[in-house]
Amino acid sequence: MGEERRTVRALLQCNLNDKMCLVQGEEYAVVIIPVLMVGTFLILLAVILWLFIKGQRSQQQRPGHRAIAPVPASRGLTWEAEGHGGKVAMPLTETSVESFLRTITPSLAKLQVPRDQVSEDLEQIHKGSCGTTYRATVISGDPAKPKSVVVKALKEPAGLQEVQDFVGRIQFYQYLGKHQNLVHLEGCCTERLPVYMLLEDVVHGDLLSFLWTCRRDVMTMDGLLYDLTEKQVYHIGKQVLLALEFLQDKHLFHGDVAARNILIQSDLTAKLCGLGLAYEVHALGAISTARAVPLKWLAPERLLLRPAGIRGDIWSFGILLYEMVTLGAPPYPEVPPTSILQYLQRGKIMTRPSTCTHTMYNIMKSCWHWSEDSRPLLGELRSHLEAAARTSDDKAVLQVPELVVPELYAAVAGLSVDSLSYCYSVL
Ligand SMILES: Nc1ncnc2c1ncn2[C@@H]1O[C@H](COP(=O)(O)OP(=O)(O)OP(=O)(O)O)[C@@H](O)[C@H]1O
Repeated sequence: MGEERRTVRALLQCNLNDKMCLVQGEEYAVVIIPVLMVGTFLILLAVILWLFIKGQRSQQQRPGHRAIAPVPASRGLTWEAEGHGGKVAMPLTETSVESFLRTITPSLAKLQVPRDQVSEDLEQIHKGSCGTTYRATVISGDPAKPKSVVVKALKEPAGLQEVQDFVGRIQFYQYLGKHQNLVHLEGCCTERLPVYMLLEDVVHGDLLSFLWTCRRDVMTMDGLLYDLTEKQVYHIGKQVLLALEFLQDKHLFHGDVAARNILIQSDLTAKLCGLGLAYEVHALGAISTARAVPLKWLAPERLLLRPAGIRGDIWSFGILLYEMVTLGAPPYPEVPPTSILQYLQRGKIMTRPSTCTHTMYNIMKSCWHWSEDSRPLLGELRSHLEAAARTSDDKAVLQVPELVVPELYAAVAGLSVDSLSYCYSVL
């Protein structure tokens, strides 16, 4: 206090004998010092606020070139996404499942399929992270022409958050719209529990099962020829790249590109499925830690828990080519799944399989550059595939004599045997 008085006296240039001046100085001290303190506090507060807002903004803008879907800016009362059918809104303030479904169902009116049109005869084809997948028929209009669909049913009992998440997945399909190489949404039943998502039925199932069946003496089944040539590997690969380009145009990535997540039709049209991870990135801005993706398909940046993007899909695409050309062998057969990061850190990649041409192996290797920026862009990769397809063999059928034992495959590949959809009866 003595120091402050001296400062005020000096400011007012008081003579030590001038009592009036000294009293006036003390009055100044009482006013000036708190004002100075409040002023300093306000300036500090403004600086802290500015730094906080700047940090928030840069977090929302990061990191465009990695194709990470931005976190939706508005996370208040509604979650909005520009869909093909306009905006869809997810009320987040509902407190019960029933009232949430009552509020959300009108916005999905165009997609609603009356529950009584879905047959009760459900054939289970997969048990996934959020529910079970069945094959069923929908009878609408002409009863003589029932339509086969795949029904994903949310597992029960389901809490509000699980229901919101499941409906979010339906809205995500709606937002994506149609693409010939992406499995598409046929409809939904959301007016009450259990909630259903209806997808187009790609009857021949997943590519991994197809590849395993190609190892056997099966010629054709339901119009699908169980033979694969090098040219067809490029044909399937190109379609997967088209689906990934479609996702990339929407600032998304797939995150789990693998033969088990590709569905195949009798004319070898390939459709990417397993969009759960793409949905999470879209809705949450990140991949949830609860989701386990088999390590052997992941790019190094994913194994190191760094931000993921479309270049990670390109790495996995290289593994997919390996899967196709080996007719569904597990990647890195000699490496335990948990040692894959150390293996890659030593600069190692998979060697050329005996059934793989040098041209195809060079394409695989281009996908397996440690540095993301050294991997080709989707469009470049597609051009490489198209060029390779022009001179590829379309006569010699790929052959691998050993049959697959699913339990062994699951252990070597590092995934649970329950996650495989292979129908054991055809083994
Ligand atoms: N539309 C479909 N037509 C035919 N089979 C399908 C279809 N959708 C899924 N399947 C089968 O179910 C399996 C699992 O599908 P999918 O990966 O979509 O389910 P999921 O595990 O619930 O995935 P996610 O949680 O990532 O959405 C596929 O490998 C395939 O065998």
